[in-house]
Amino acid sequence: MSSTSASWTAFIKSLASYNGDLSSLTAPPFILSPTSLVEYSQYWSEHVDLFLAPNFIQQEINDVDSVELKHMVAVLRWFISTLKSQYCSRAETLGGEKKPLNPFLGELFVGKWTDESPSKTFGETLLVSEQVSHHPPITAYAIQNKTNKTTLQGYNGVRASMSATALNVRQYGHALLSYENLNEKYLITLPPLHIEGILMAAPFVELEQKSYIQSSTGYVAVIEYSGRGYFSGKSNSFKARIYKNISEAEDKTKALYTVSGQWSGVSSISRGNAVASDAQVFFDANNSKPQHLTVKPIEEQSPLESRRAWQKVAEAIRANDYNLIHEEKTKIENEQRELRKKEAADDTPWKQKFFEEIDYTTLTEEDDETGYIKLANMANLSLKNVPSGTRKGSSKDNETEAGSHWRFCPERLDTTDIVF
Ligand SMILES: CCC(=O)OC[C@H](C)CC[C@H]1O[C@H]2C[C@H]3[C@@H]4CC=C5C[C@@H](O)CC[C@]5(C)[C@H]4CC[C@]3(C)[C@H]2[C@@H]1C
Repeated sequence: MSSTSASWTAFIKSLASYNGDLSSLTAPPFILSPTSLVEYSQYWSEHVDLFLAPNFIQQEINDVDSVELKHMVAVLRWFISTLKSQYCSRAETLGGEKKPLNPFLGELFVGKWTDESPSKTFGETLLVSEQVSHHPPITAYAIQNKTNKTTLQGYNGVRASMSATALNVRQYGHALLSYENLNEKYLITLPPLHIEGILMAAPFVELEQKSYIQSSTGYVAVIEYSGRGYFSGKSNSFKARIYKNISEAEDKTKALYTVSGQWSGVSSISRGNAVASDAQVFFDANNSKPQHLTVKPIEEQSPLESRRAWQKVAEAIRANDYNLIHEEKTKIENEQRELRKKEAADDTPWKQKFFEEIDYTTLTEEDDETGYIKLANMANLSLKNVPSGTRKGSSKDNETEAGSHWRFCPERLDTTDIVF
C-alpha cells in the first residue's frame, strides 16, 4: 500500500470521529490546497461580461419580454456561469477537490479584473475578500465595478457533517447584486452541496436541493440541482425556472422560462415550463474561458494579504513536505493566538476592515439600504442564521437567535491603504 493510500486510509478513519469543524481535520498533504478559502470569492466574477450584461440590455421595439424579464434572464446566466469556477476549479487545476487553507481572522484577498471588452465599456472590476470571522469561519466579499455602478456583496460560512460516504455541506449567507443605473437589486442564495468520492481519495463537489435569485422587479428564478444517479443521471445537472413572482413559483406551469442542462457544461433555455425541442443554448461552460483576476506580486502585498501570509505553507504543500507544512502552519497559528490574547488583555477586539456585522431584526425594510430585507421578504426567505435559502416557517427555520449578517462598507474602500 503506497504512503498516499496509507495516510488516506488513516484520514478516512479519523473522519469517523469528525466533530463538525472542518478546520479540525488534519488531512494528509496530498489533499491540501495551497490556496486559502478567502480566495474563493473571486469565483463570483470570472465572466465579467455576464456580470455586467444587464447594464447593456435595453427595451427593444418588438420585444415580447419586458426589459426587467430580460435582465432576470441575464442575471441567471451570470449566476450559472459562476458555478464551474466555484465548484470545479480545483478538480481542473489540482486533479480533485482539495482542502483549502483555513483563513486567519482579518486575512485579505484583493485583486482586479482589467477591462477586456472590445469597446472598453466595462472599466475595472475590483475584488475585496476578508475573513471577518475565524470562529466560526466566515468570508465576506465585495466585487465592485464603478464604471457601470454594479456591486456584488455577500458572505459565506459553511457547516459540514459526514454521512457514510459523503461530506454534507450547508452554506450560510447570501449574495446581493445591485445595478444602480437600472435601479435593480437581486438576492442570491447559496445551494447545499456534498463532497463525494472521499473514500476513493478523489473528492468532488455535487450541488443539491434548491437556490433562489429574487429580483427587486418581482421576477424570481428557482434553481434545482441534481447529480449522477438522480433523475437526469448526469453530474452537475440543474433545472432553473423563472417566474413573475414567488407566489407563481408554486405552480411550475406558470414558468416564463425553463433552463436546464449541466452548470459545468452546456445548458439550454426555452419558453414556458418544459425544455422544448427548439431550445436555444443558454450557457456553454466548455466554451466560455474564465477571466482570472490580476493579483499584485507577493512582495508588494501587505502582511494581511493571503498569498504573502501563506507563502511558506503553500510552498511546503507544493513540495509535499509534511513536516514543513506543520512547522510553517504552527507559526501562523501561534502568531494568531498571541494576537487574540493581546486583544483580550487590552480589550481591543479585532476590527473588520471593509465589512460590518448587522442584525437585520433591528431594521425595517426602509432603513436597510442593502435591500436584503425587502428581497428576502419578497422570496419568503428567513432572515435568521439558518442555511442559505431557508423558506420562512420551514422546518429548518428553527434558529432562536436573530442571526448576524455581514454588510460591505464601500466608503472604507476609498480610504484604504490596501493597493489593488
Ligand atoms: C472530509 C474532510 C476533508 O477534509 O476531505 C477533504 C475533501 C477535499 C473535502 C473537504 C473540503 O472540500 C472543499 C470544498 C469547499 C467548498 C468549495 C466551494 C465553495 C463555494 C464558495 O463560494 C464558498 C466556499 C465553498 C462552499 C467551499 C467551502 C469549503 C469546502 C467544502 C472544502 C472542504 C473542507
